[in-house]
Amino acid sequence: TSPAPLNRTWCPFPKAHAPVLHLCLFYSSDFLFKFLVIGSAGTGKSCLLHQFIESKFKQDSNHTIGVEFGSKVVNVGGKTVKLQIWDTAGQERFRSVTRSYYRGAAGALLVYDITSRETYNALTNWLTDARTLASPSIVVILCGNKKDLDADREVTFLEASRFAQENELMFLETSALTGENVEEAFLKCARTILNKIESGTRPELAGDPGGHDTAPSFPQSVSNLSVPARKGNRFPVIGRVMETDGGLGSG
Ligand SMILES: Nc1nc2c(ncn2[C@@H]2O[C@H](COP(=O)(O)OP(=O)(O)OP(=O)(O)O)[C@@H](O)[C@H]2O)c(=O)[nH]1
Repeated sequence: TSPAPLNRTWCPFPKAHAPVLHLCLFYSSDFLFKFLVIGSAGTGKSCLLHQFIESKFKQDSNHTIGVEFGSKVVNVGGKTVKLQIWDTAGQERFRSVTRSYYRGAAGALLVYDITSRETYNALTNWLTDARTLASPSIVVILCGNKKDLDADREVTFLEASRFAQENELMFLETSALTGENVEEAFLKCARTILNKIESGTRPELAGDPGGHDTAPSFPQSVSNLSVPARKGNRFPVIGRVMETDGGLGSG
């Protein structure tokens, strides 16, 4: 079933002030990174995003239809970074739709379920898609989710960390249920992207204006960004982004 559009906003300030404060936060952001959350159906992608944005577990999570969107402003090494996060459906029937959202992503959470070997076995395909469709230099963190279900584990920490090493991925085991390592996963990925941009080793991560996404109400020029938000070089249609910014919605 299609989830109803969610009207949830991450904001540390009173609700009435949220639009203005979000605008201020956006304007004060040093960077804007597009992130993907990818992996097989049922691995907990939506719950991870929800836990990251709302700091609580999403009860009664349904299969994602197409993609859902969330955003959050974080502090990374003293820099303000706005993360635009696209949570993609893991079901095969949505693969062609979700693939159209990959382009221009700077980072990705590649999620499997530690209690399901099947989801682990599918990782190579998801990774190939990310590196082919987003960017060969996309920064990927492997997340072995449902860490709280250790008794039902089918994939060991060691074998997943070897896979991560062989494929040049960062790796964490997470639990969207308890929140363990969830924020760390997003921040670790953002920190690595920032380091690469600042050290000049991956300058291409610092902007891919040619990317696109097909989400309604997200203008092409601002939607797939790992772009430094420079003063005097603002994106032309910030207002439209802000209307849907800071919360979760379907696309
Ligand atoms: N125990 C436990 N259950 C989890 C965790 N994360 C998600 N779940 C459960 O796993 C199921 C699937 O979670 P979703 O977040 O909807 O999975 P998804 O990867 O977004 O699925 P698709 O949208 O179909 O791709 C739900 O029943 C969640 O309650 C976790 O960390 N621990």
